[in-house]
Amino acid sequence: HIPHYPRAQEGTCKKTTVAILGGGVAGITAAQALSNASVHDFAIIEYRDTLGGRAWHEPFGKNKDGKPYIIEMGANWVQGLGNPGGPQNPIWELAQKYNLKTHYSNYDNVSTYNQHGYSDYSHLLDESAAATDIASAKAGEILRNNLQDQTAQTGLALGGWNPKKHDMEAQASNFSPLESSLVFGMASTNFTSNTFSDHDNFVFDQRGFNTIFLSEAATFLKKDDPRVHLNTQVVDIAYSDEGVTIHNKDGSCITAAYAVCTFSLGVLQNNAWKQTAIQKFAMGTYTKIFMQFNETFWPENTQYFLYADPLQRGWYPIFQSLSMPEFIPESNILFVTVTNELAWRAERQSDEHTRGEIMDVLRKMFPEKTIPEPTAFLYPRWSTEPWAYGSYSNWPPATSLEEHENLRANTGRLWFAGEATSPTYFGFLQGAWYEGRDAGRQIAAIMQNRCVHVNSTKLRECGPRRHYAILHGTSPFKDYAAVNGWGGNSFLDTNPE
Ligand SMILES: Cc1cc2nc3c(=O)[nH]c(=O)nc-3n(C[C@H](O)[C@H](O)[C@H](O)COP(=O)(O)OP(=O)(O)OC[C@H]3O[C@@H](n4cnc5c(N)ncnc54)[C@H](O)[C@@H]3O)c2cc1C
Repeated sequence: HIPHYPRAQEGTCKKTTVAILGGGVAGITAAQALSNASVHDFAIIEYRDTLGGRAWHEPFGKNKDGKPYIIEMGANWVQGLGNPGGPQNPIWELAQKYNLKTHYSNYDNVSTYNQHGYSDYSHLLDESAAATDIASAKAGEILRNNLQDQTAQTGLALGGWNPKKHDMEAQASNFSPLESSLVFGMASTNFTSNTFSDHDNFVFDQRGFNTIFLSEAATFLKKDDPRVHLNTQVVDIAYSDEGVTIHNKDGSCITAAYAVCTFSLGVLQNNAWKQTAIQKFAMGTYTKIFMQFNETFWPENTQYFLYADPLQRGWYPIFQSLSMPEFIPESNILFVTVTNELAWRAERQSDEHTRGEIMDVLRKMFPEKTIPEPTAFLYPRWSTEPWAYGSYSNWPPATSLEEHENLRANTGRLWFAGEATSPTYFGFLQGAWYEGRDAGRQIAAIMQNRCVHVNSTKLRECGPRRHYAILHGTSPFKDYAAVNGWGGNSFLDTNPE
């Protein structure tokens, strides 16, 4: 399946001990772990012109002095901070270390709208939240007793949330993806909000979110470090039990004793490298569409605006204001988020078409206002970006921990790390952070003939990762252990209330 590119002979390839494929958060923590274990001979190969990966920002619009603002195309929240005395989210620790500008994201500060303007259906948000709690308890029961997984939708329905197809305000009040695994979706939410905390902070730092990752990288990489190869696209990876050879689009190649591939699940699905487990998991898309206006015509002290479209669930459903006093006051920036089908649709459309649809919605939400056209308009096309092919991974129903371990397992000397390989924090920056660190540590330990602690647990592991040749329908409770990357307990809640 691999297109033909000019190829160097293997003998002429550059040699390194560990090749780190991708310089996102996982690539950076893999390199840091190797450095900490005194493995300094590594190469980071990165498609883009910067490190940071999906922590990606762009200049947008302009302020009073004509200078652009910085907006986040990708990761935008530190999700789960850390309770006093409890474990701290490593991303929150970095945010504090580098004084990242963030503010508490108050999901209760929401106003609700439909096609006729303001309409208070906030009680539906409370009802849906109550059903989610019941669904979460059901998910725990399924996991503990090795029962069959269900969809998120089934879990919500069993919790009492079963909106009629024509009740669009109710449809808008729960915007979670319904066709995902109940057990693993709930476990992931619980790991982040129970282990760390149920507070999320929104990031609006004008250096960009990735400043914390670039600053951390600068603690062990030199300026213009020759080990970092930017603007280099990997097109082929050949692996065996002896080593790994990487071919790049520009015709260059690298041979390494070991490699860690941190490419997104979307990139893996678009290549022929390791298809068994990869196709089982799903890549979701989360697209933020940014608009700047010459005035803030929406209520100034509201963070979130929910819109219930009369015809289609998920039609430009959540608007967020950056113009609030606590964020970037007077920026007059508003953004709206679409996901999956509606995101893919918007990403296929021209800017003009999408802008027209959004303006139509805003005019319905605020019928009493004369709404001007935006002065700036920008959105990423995550589903077609060749270095990401989507936003972050998701577990469809009927996936098992064993199958996920196969996604995570090394094939020969090629290891995998990144957001998607974390069974506990997939979809989050902390997932990428832990997984990169773990792969770097494990590879260093194997090279140095020693064992190492698995992620945050006290368990020691020696040698390569487990691979399941025979997949069972569900996984017994005892398998939810560090050996399968399950570092911790999704049932513990450190939140005070
Ligand atoms: C829109 C969006 C919103 C999000 N919101 C949040 C949030 O609010 N909070 C949160 O915690 N997480 C959020 N996430 C998830 C978070 O961004 C990711 O979990 C994390 O950044 C993934 O890091 P990674 O290192 O695993 O992968 P990546 O960041 O994708 O790193 C992989 C690197 O590999 C490079 N690469 C890919 N293909 C090739 C190739 N062929 N050759 C060379 N290099 C290649 C890429 O350029 C990239 O730099 C969001 C993600 C998106 C997209």
